[in-house]
Amino acid sequence: MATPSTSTADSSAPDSIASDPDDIAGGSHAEAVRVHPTDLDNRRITHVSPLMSPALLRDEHPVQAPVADTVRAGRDATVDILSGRDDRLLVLVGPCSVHDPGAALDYARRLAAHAETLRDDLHVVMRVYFEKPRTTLGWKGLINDPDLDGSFAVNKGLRMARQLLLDVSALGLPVGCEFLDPITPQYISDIVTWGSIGARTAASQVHRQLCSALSMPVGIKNSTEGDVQVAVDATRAAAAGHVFPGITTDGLSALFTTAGNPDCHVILRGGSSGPNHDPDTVADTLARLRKAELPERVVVDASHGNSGKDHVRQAGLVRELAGRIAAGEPGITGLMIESFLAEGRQDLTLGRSADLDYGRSITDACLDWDTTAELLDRLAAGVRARRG
Ligand SMILES: O=C[C@H](O)[C@H](O)COP(=O)(O)O
Ligand SMILES: C=C(OP(=O)(O)O)C(=O)O
Repeated sequence: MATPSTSTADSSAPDSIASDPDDIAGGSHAEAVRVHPTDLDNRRITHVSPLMSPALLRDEHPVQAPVADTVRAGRDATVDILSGRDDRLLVLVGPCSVHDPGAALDYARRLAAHAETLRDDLHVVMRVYFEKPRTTLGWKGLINDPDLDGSFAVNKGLRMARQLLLDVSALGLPVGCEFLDPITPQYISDIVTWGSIGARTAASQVHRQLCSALSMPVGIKNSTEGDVQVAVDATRAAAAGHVFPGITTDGLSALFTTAGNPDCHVILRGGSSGPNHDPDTVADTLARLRKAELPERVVVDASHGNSGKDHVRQAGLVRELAGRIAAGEPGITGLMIESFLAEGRQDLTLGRSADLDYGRSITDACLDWDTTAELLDRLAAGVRARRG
């Protein structure tokens, strides 16, 4: 006879029965133990396919010394700017999304050369965004669908993403990525100098925990409605340590205990309530940060809700901010600009990527290269004037 379970749980539950070998061998519950109902889960999963492990991808695409130097120096400079030890301006600039790695690398070469000429005044980090959070539906980025045709070749997308991060960093140009999927960072985060949490995930505990583990500074956006407090709260949560489940680089589930990330900061991106780049909102955000006992610093996003996704307005805003920086407005440590080779945007028809214009965004509208170079010059002049 089986010894009665000391558990307070229902003794007819399968796991309390399975803990007694006698019961399993000959007891009346033996049939219940062998039951593996197939109709209770996976009911809406239509296909499961293999995903390579992060360790395999890292082994295939290793970080060489010059890339490691770029990442280390890029992170250190970003932290120094955020803390005020470095008086340059952090500039996060590049395409809204990468859909053509060749065009992204072409852009990166121009940006790397121009950034080098402005290095005394600007710390330029290229936006190399592979994961797009959609308001409803749409192409979700190069990792999810690298062939732009709905074939979702994710292993290929991960390879292309990691290779591009290596190629851009090898130019001496540090890269910034948005982290959307909580598993993806294990595949690429060692090459990322600056990370972002987007407006649609700033309130997510999963993403705040993720930030607490990440090795680089992370900018966290206000919500799409324009709520800044959610980004302040996220910055505070990410600065603390957490314990949460994740996957190791070998692809195994594990519990992670984190130390917290002191280098997170708020990004003002505007929202459905209107833009929020004005001096009053910047000052109000600094006051919220002070109240939360967080460093008083913000990055202003010139695109998204601050420009109504209009690249022409984005250029006007960058010019205005260059003037405000020159005048010594406190707290603005960085700027985000969406920019690509060609201006504006174009619609993608899945499976028709051959029809796309070269170097033009397929997500949000971007400034073209020439305008970008002119705006970077203006920002550098603003920083010099602020020093003077
Ligand atoms: O930055 C990119 C987009 O603003 C974001 O991914 C949302 O895009 P959507 O509203 O077109 O889906
Ligand atoms: C998706 C982005 O921004 P947001 O989260 O502000 O919409 C982005 O910067 O690409």
